[in-house]
Amino acid sequence: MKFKHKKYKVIDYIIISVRVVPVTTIIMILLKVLVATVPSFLVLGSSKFVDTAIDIFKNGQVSRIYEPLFMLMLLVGFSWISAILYSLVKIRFNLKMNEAINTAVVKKRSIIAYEHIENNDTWDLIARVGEEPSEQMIKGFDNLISIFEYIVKIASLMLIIVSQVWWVGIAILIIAIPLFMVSFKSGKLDYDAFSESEKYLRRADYLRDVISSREGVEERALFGYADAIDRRWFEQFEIARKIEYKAEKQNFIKMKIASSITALLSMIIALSLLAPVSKGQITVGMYMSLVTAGFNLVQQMSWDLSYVMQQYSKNREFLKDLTEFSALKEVNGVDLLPDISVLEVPFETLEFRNVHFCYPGTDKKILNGLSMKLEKDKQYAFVGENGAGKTTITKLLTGLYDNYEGEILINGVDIKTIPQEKLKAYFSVVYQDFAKYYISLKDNVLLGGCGQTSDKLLGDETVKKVLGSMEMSEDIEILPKGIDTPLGKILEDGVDLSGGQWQRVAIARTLVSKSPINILDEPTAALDPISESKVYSLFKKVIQKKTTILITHRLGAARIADEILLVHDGVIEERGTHEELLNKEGRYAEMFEAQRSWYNE
Ligand SMILES: Nc1ncnc2c1ncn2[C@@H]1O[C@H](COP(=O)(O)OP(=O)(O)OP(=O)(O)O)[C@@H](O)[C@H]1O
Repeated sequence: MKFKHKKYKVIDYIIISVRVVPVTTIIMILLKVLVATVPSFLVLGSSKFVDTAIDIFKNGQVSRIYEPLFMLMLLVGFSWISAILYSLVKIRFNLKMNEAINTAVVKKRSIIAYEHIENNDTWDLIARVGEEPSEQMIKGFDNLISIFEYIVKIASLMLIIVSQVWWVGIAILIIAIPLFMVSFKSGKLDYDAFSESEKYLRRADYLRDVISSREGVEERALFGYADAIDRRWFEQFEIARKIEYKAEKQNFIKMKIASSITALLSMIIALSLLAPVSKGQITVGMYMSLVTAGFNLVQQMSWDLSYVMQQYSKNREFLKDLTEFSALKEVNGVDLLPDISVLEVPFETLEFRNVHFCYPGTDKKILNGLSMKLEKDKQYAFVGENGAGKTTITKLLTGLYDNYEGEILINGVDIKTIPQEKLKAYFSVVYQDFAKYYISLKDNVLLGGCGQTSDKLLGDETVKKVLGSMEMSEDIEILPKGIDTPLGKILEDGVDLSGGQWQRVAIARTLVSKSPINILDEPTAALDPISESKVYSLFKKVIQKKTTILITHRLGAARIADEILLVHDGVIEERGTHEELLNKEGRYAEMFEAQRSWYNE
């Protein structure tokens, strides 16, 4: 199943359910409708039973009670069996819905354009929808068919009441209308409060992770910031709690007032019905049944129905989110494995032609007419001040953003015309905040070759070879299970690596990839300059036949590149070998001198 880009309406809870589990959904709806008519039959049945009993009292012939008694038992039995049947069918329904809806949401999340991931508002929306999508969908469905059930129940009971004493029916209707409105409004307020508090709860969750995560354990101990973060966590949590409490309190007061009025009025109706009984307009049995039915109606309208109506407003708000979520821009092929068939034509050149770029929703030009051409098998270092746009260049050329002006060409072909799965076959990337996967060392490395390397090549030998080329052979030897050792402390027998080792593993991932262009965006930031240069030299030796884009602030490390490109004010301001740029005595030379002076003093 796939979420269509459309405006979702409440009826879609049923349409989607019918699409996912057609027979089960129809059985559930039929059962609900049938069970909903039982109370009306019970009114008629119990009225007949009471009247027959009174008559037997006066005139004898006890056997006359069997028929109404049998009818009552039949009705009760039917409700009972239907409820069991419904619960059984519901289990299958829930399982199927969980599978279909969660998969559809995960699928959509995986192909959402990167700009939405980096945008706070859309990320909030994605998080909200992604939280418990199938539960929301099931709740919406349950609620909607509960509303049908109540409508059938109330309409049939109302029919009986109106047919006996018409004005009682009208009075009940008049009471119900304002109550409906209160319920609707409360539901909407509830959802708004939930959305608002969710923002604070997300921040609180993040702070909780800071206090409890393994990553921060050393700094936590050293800086002793746990108390301060704890206070902040409490502040965020308190704001969220107060928002929810306020909404709950308001709703509670409104609902209580509304239902007290209703209860009072229903008592008055019960008293008013005494007159038609005394005049012989309705039988005693009918009076008792009507009073019971009236109380039932009030109960359902003041509690049950108002509750489902309140939920209904919440369900509608979820559908608004779902509508926005389904409208989020998708990138076709982004969830597919890299298609290496594109590499049958060997990579030759990568070119930026007069590229201008602002991040969506901003007007600050990050790239301002940037042009450059990179060639195969060469190593390029990109340097420049913080925020100069180095990482942005890599985001554009890997297709994460396509709202730029100008052209980016691979082998002379505009990358906007290259399908995502083919485009990503060109690149292998290690970012500054590269991922640490708490799986085996071997799998950590092999993730870099998904879909790109044949099974035969993805053996233990390949893993050992690439780790060896990153000078990690000795590290492997001391691991209890060699390359099969699980990494990270969260797994049983897991072994944690040092920062530098993790970085080497991340770089090794790129080595099993067949992609002709490697992008290393400051992946060695945690290493000292000497180790960093060493890792890069090793890397350079291993990837002779690949083009490398290395982003670094360490100009010492940049020296290993064939060419250095200095990014400034959204353009390539200087370009050349280390020596050429030093001789130029421009910005690069100035930056290099500034860094060198630190080491010389
Ligand atoms: N998603 C985004 N939305 C808006 N602005 C962004 C976004 N990502 C980055 N920027 C801005 O774009 C500019 C360039 O960022 P970029 O990360 O490319 O710089 P950089 O040269 O790699 O910096 P550094 O050396 O600090 O890593 C910065 O001003 C940054 O704040």
